[in-house]
Amino acid sequence: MKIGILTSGGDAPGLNAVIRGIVYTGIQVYGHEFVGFLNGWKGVCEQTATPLERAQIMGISKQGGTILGTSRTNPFEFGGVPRVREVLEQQGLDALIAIGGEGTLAAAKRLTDEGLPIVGVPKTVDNDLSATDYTFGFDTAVQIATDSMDRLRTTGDSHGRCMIAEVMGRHVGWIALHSGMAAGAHCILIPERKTSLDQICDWVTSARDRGRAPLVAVAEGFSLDSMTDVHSERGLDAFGRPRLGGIGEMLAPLIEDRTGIETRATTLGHIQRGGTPTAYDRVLATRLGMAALHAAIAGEWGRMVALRGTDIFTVPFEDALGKLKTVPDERYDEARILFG
Ligand SMILES: Nc1ncnc2c1ncn2[C@@H]1O[C@H](COP(=O)(O)OP(=O)(O)OP(=O)(O)O)[C@@H](O)[C@H]1O
Ligand SMILES: O=P(O)(O)OC[C@H]1O[C@](O)(CO)[C@@H](O)[C@@H]1O
Ligand SMILES: [Mg+2]
Repeated sequence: MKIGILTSGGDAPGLNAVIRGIVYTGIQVYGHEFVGFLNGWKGVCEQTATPLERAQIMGISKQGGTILGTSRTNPFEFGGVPRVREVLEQQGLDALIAIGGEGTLAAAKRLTDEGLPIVGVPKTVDNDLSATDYTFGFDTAVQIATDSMDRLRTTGDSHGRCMIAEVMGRHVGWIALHSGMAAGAHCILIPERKTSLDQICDWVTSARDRGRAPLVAVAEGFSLDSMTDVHSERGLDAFGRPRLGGIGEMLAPLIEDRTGIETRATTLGHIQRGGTPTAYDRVLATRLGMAALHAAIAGEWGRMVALRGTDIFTVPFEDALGKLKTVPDERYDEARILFG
């Protein structure tokens, strides 16, 4: 077989381990051939492809980013089904493996609905894709956020300040929940639970009264109960969605005014997506890559690989689309016991 690979959407630590898992197994076990398309669907539509052999994938599983590059290009704006079919034929490809988030998989679904041979690998640091327990990149983002919060706590302790750490996650609070719990935050704020400023200040004051420098972990998509929409001051992305970020900076003066505790906010931003993946993410990504290769060999078009417990299965693309995997109430209530 000859198989094409692309990475699309925002990057996530572990993308290179997926590519290595696919190519290594395919060459070593089956003698298959591979090409990588550069910069997501853009590379497919423009037919910028590069051979992927053992030399290209050596030692890459510990590298952050993606050796193939990525973009948010919509294939339906650049020729759609006929163009993708033509490129697959010209490259002599039997299958395409698309590694990406819900947008990438939505595009892949529309293409497979028209008969194109595509399987998917779910990717997002936000961990918000339904149908898979965890996505690779999430563990790394949580580790980076936790390390950062540990650091914020020592400087907060020195100055007796309230420190706010704003983390990614788009419209879900998984990164905030996990890193906040790991770092011992005195309050975790997530999009799934609108909260009042009074409640936040109660937690902050209670931590200070116990002699602690309060740490607030806030997800970028969080809103106060008085807000009608998410905080967005950076315009819209290429797909017309609000760019999130800045809620921590917005909360800092409100908390300081209300509690009298000097407060500083740090937005961690893309640091959470950069650099080397954790061991967990490397292993998960490698296994997902191997499973995607097997799905392609089995002709499981229109399906993506997914983690359930410790096993990997394939599920239809639509299982991952349409509905975000949000933080359940019971998970938040469990963490809430530790606040204040
Ligand atoms: N419903 C759709 N149909 C066809 N193409 C889509 C659809 N949704 C998104 N896309 C295309 O796929 C691209 C990638 O989607 P998106 O930018 O949301 O990244 P993603 O793969 O979801 O990863 P991320 O986790 O970074 O959001 C989009 O820019 C868009 O061009
Ligand atoms: O890389 P960009 O386009 O700035 O997107 C940032 C968004 O992507 C993510 O990192 C992953 O979906 C979100 O957490 C964040 O809101
Ligand atoms: Mg997306």
